[in-house]
Amino acid sequence: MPVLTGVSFRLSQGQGLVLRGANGIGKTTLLRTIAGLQPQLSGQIAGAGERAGYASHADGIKPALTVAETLRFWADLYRTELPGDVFELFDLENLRERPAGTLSAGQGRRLGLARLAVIGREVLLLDEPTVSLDVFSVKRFAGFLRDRHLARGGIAVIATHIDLGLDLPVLDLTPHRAALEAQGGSDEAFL
Ligand SMILES: Nc1ncnc2c1ncn2[C@@H]1O[C@H](COP(=O)(O)OP(=O)(O)OP(=O)(O)O)[C@@H](O)[C@H]1O
Repeated sequence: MPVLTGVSFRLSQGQGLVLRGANGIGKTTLLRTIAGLQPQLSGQIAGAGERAGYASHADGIKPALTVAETLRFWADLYRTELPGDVFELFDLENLRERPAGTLSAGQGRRLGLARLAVIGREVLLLDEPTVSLDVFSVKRFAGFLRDRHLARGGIAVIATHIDLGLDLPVLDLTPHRAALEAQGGSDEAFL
């Protein structure tokens, strides 16, 4: 069943794009499709694949591992070097030895987002990355995106309802909505 139709964009190195649209319009679906996690019904997606890192609503954290162990685990998994300043970048210095399962929602989200600095992927696909973050942490994460990712030639597609203050172009998906209701589908998923 089509969710979105006629979506087309191209991003060069150093460029970001914000996806906007009402709940259920298909932002997650589009990001997951670009990431290769589900197939598109038609059309073409080029340049993501192995270059892409996808961050979903979930942080994918193992509760028993400490914050430091979690970051080391991701660095080993992706065969990258752990950036020396990753704890500072995501305000995790005082939480290094804390089991991830004991973190608050916002702390856990900061740890989940720190994965993006570890995996070394050029194309970041971010689904509501600032959920649970306080104002200070949102600014810090926006700084990471601007100074550490986009400024170094990275690409980012970000589904977000809030203003990250990055002055990125916005793609409103509203005109691309497929007529789900007309096909007997619903426009909200409760999974
Ligand atoms: N597993 C599923 N089975 C059936 N329909 C689904 C499934 N997942 C999503 N959908 C439907 O696909 C459409 C797009 O969902 P999607 O999660 O991509 O929207 P979204 O724009 O990310 O929403 P939100 O802003 O609420 O996160 C919705 O109508 C949703 O109900």
